Amino acid sequence: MTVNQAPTKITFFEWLTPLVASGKKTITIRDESESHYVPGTRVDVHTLEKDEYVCQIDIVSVEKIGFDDINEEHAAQEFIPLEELKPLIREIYPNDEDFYVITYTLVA
Ligand SMILES: CC(=O)Nc1ccn([C@H]2C[C@H](O)[C@@H](CO)O2)c(=O)n1
Repeated sequence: MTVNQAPTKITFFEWLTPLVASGKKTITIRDESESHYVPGTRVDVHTLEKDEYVCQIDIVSVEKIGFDDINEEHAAQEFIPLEELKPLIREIYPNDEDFYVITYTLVA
């Protein structure tokens, strides 16, 4: 029997990691393949490009959302203007309609 373990690492684009490490960015929106984080678990943040350790975050919730339902509140939590966030998500995930809002808190 295979027992799935909660992921212990998440990567962010390097240019976004100062926002994560400062606590300004409190959500990330990912596709299904990156949605398997478990509320209550602690995760190491690394840069996507160089795999450098940045900080730790605690996963608060993982909630499914449609692309059309991404709104100003999400943009504020992402610390990215909505008019930049939605094209960015479309660029990263050109073929997806369903996403997951991963809410987290910075570990001090
Ligand atoms: C591998 C991969 O896709 N990595 C990602 C995906 C998304 N992000 C950021 C960009 C935005 O802040 C949100 C929206 O998806 O998440 C990322 O840093 N790394």
